[in-house]
Amino acid sequence: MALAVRMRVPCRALLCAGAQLRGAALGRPEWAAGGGDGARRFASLRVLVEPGAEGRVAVMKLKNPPVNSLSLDFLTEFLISLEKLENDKAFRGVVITSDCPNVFSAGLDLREMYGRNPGHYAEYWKAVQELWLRLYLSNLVLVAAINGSCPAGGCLMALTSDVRILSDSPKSVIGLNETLLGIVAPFWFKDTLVNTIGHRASERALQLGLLFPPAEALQVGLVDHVVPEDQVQSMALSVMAHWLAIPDHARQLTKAMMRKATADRLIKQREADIQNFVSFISRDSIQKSLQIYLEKLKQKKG
Ligand SMILES: CCCCCCCCCCC/C=C/C(=O)SCCNC(=O)CCNC(=O)[C@H](O)C(C)(C)COP(=O)(O)OP(=O)(O)OC[C@H]1O[C@@H](n2cnc3c(N)ncnc32)[C@H](O)[C@@H]1OP(=O)(O)O
Repeated sequence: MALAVRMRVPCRALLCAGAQLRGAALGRPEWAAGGGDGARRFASLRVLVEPGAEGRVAVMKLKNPPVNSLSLDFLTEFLISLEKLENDKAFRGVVITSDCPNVFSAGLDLREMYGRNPGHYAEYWKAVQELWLRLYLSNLVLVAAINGSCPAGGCLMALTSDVRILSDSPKSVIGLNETLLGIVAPFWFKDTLVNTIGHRASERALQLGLLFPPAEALQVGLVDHVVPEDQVQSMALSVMAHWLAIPDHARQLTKAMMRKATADRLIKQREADIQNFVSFISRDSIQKSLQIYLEKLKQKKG
């Protein structure tokens, strides 16, 4: 318990308070409770939270169409939902999945990193850091049910989970592809990957910006299971049951023991990391790369 308190992420309350203010300022309702068990089922515009069959598990569905890009609004809503679940002792595990067909998450929202001002970049990056810290250090069992494409920030999000299940579909590629955009994965993205697949495989994957198809993702250890698309959710719940068979306190302390040093590296230099991001992303050459990449994405359609 003492460890759990020590590990609380600084500024979380401030970020969430800010998010609520921003939501209120936009004049939309923050939360809509629904169903007979309204206290446990809640939704924001972009994140749907449903209790799983047994009640101890919640299913968080990302619904920021078309591609679940991690916009600032999405991140703030996601963080509020996660905090609600962390604070509700009834929940011990969360399955994170996508409500958008064929895409788990397209990663960071490129529109938040292109053509904005330094203040916006700083606010956005703080929210991205917060997402990673809150997920990586979560006391809950997190299972990522990856039912579609999962590049860059989407992959980072999945990597924070305790287990990853990937759908066996040609669209379900996963990896940190930042270099393909002409940008660089920050050290804490890299650390999370190294902790999962090891140093050599990470070096290759990061430099080449590899997006692994299912069989290769399984082979390199980026995901733990590959199953047909219609079995992703049931597999996630079955794996969850296995993890929930372990006493929480022992599992949580073990998870903290494995992850705390990695998280502390960022916690100790959060502000410097924000400044690095702002100056990197503001460079003309980086803005140009992002512009070209965004144009390529648009041209893909035509
Ligand atoms: C010195 C060191 C200092 C380090 C400092 C830090 C440096 C910065 C680090 C930043 C780390 C970045 C992490 C990221 O996550 S960047 C985002 C990477 N994401 C991608 O590359 C994915 C791009 N998207 C796709 O490949 C496809 O969209 C996808 C396969 C996901 C889905 O394909 P589909 O065909 O279904 O959909 P479309 O491509 O037609 O897309 C639909 C619309 O959505 C827009 N879109 C797609 N992805 C994004 C995105 N990530 N952000 C914003 N918008 C996105 C796309 O343009 C389409 O829009 P329109 O309908 O308007 O055309």
